[in-house]
Amino acid sequence: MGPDPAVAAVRSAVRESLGGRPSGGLVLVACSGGADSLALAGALAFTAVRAGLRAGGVTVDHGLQEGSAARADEVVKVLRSLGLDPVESVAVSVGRAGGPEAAAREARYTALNEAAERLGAGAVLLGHTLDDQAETVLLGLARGSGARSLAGMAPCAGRYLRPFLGLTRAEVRRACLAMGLAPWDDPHNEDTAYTRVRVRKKVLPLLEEELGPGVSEALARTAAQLREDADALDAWAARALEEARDFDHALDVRTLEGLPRAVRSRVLRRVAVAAGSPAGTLASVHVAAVDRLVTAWHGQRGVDLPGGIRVIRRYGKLHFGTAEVAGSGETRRKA
Ligand SMILES: Nc1ncnc2c1ncn2[C@@H]1O[C@H](COP(=O)(O)OP(=O)(O)OP(=O)(O)O)[C@@H](O)[C@H]1O
Repeated sequence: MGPDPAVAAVRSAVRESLGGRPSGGLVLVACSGGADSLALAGALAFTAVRAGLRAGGVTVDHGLQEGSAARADEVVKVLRSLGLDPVESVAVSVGRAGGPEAAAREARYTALNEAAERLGAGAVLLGHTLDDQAETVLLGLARGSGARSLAGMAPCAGRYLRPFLGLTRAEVRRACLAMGLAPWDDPHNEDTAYTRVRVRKKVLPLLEEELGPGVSEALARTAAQLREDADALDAWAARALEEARDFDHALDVRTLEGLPRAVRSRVLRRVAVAAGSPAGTLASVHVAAVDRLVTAWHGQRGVDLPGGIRVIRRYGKLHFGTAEVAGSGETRRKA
C-alpha cells in the first residue's frame, strides 16, 4: 500500500520544488510547529535523502507568547526526531515598528537569513499554502493593489521556496496528521481581531457559500497568472530603463513618453527607490505625481517623494536626488 494521498501530495510538492538543486547541498525548513511547516519538515526529511540533499531546520522564538521558548525546544526535538541535521532554535527580540505582526515577520526573516548564511544553506522552505495565497490576493484586492501585489507570494524568491502554494491548508494538515506529527495550533490564527483571520474565517467561507466552492483555488490561479504578467512588465521596464537613462542617471522624457503607463510607472518607481525613496512608503499616488511630470507637464518645479527625494524635470530630463541636490539644480537652472 502506498502512502496516504495527502502525504504523497506534500512529498511530491517538496520534490518538485527542490528539483535541480546541486547534490549534497543543505536545505532548511523554517518551522513554527504549526501544521503547515511541520508537514513541510516531514516531507523534506523524506524527500531530501532521496534527492541527494542534506536537510536541516530552524525555528524562531519571537518571545511574544507565554511558553514560546518551551515550544521552540519542542519543535527542535521533533525536527531532530525526523532526522534533520543541523537543527537550530533562534530567539529574536521583536520591536514594535509597523505593528507586532510586521515586526515579528521582519525579525523572523532576518533570523532565517542569518541562519541560512551561517549554516551554508542554499534554500529555505516556507509552509505557505494555497489558502494563504488566496487570503493575500483578497486582501490586496480590498486595498486596490496592482498586479505585482495581487500576484501574491512567489513559489521561489531568492533562497526562499514555498512548495505548498498549490496545496490547500486542509490537505497539508491531513498530511501532517497522517505522518504522525502533532501540530501546535497558534491561538492567533483564531483571533478575529486580525483582518487576515476574518478573511479566512468569515469572508472566504461566505464567498464559497455564495459563489460556489473553489473560490480559493480561483484566487490562487489569478495570483499565478498575474505573476506572469507582472514579471513580463518588470522585464520590459528593466529594458526601458536602460534605454531612458543617460550617463548622469537622468531619464529622457521623450523615451518615457513613448512607453505604456504600466511600464513607465515601473521605471519611475524603480528609479525613485534606487535614489533612496523607501519602497514601503512610496505609494502609487507618488508615482502618479512623477508620471505627470512626464505626461502633463506645465512647468511645475518638481515632485517630492518619501525619504526626502525630489524629482525635477529639466531640459527634457527627469533628475532624481535628495531635495538639497535637486534644489541646487533648480537654482542653477534659474540662474
Ligand atoms: N516561528 C517560526 N519559526 C520558523 N519559521 C516560521 C515561524 N513562523 C512562521 N514560519 C514560517 O513561515 C511560514 C508562514 O507562517 P505564517 O503564515 O505564520 O507567517 P506570516 O507572517 O503570515 O507569513 P509571511 O512571513 O510570509 O508574511 C510558516 O509556514 C513557516 O514556514
